[in-house]
Amino acid sequence: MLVDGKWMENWQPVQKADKDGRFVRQTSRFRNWITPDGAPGPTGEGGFPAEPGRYRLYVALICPWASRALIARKLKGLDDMIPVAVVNPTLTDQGWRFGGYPGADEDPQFSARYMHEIYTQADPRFTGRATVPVLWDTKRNVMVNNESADILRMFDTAFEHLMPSDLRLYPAHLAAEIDALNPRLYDLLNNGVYKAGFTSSQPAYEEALEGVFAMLDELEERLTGDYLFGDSVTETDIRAFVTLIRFDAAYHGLFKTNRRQVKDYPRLTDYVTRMLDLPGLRETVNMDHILHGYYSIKALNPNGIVPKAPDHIAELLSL
Ligand SMILES: N[C@@H](CCC(=O)N[C@@H](CS)C(=O)NCC(=O)O)C(=O)O
Repeated sequence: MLVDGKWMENWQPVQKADKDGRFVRQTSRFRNWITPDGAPGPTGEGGFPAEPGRYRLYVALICPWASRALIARKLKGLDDMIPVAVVNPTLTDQGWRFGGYPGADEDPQFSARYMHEIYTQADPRFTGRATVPVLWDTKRNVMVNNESADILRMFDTAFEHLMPSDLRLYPAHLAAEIDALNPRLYDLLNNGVYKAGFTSSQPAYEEALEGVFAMLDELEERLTGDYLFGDSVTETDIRAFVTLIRFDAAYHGLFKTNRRQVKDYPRLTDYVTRMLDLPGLRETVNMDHILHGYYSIKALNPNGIVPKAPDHIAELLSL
């Protein structure tokens, strides 16, 4: 991680934990919003009006949080509005790096080698982890936002006047229900798998495992319609999908969330296929990056052997 703008080595095994050994994810620092006219959003400062090509999205295709943003960009038809730079899926001693792997880009703007250089461009004294996704303003050369929950939401509305879309990922009539489910989904499932995977405490692992499967059971129960809130896809579906698509191939083995697989849940299995069939969504899923990325986490897999995708995932994704 960066401390006062300097990269500290040997960061990989050092995951922040609470006093009972539970994995704690860092909170995001850059919280400005792109808006139609550059007015300030719910947090941060204004000055970031929607403009075609102005903002770049830095992502890792292994990363579920970055994938949320990528999927929203796809479903809202923003490909031509928002260019993307993909980092190498293999975590290095200096965090995410550019290039050097099929499907990984060089940094188009600063020729940076590592993602942490983008953070020190934004703040030469930045302290924290150099996470993805990052939304970068190529005009002012500042970081707009590094929180995927915000990015998902701003992509839903900020570019509407430039690229109209019928899809509402956060419709007003569902806002309260979405806001109620999102934090539980995050805590128990999206981040729950990481809590199971990164803890060094047996009780914390078992607690996380309970949560993961309680939420999978709940989602299975809930999915009587096509999507979590009925017949139209929302941001919560995106949040659920990014974990479900990684579950059987990565989390089940590496993070030891191995009581059941998504394929053991009939409705969740159909739901994942339905999500994959949304226009463009399949293009955001790169199972090679996912497998290489997760299994390159040395603290969890010291020998770096990368498993093959399970047969049902290979079939699902036509690998
Ligand atoms: N709150 C952030 C979390 C992003 C995050 O944790 N990204 C991970 C990859 S999945 C990362 O970049 N980790 C690098 C690190 O921890 O050093 C968001 O949702 O945008």
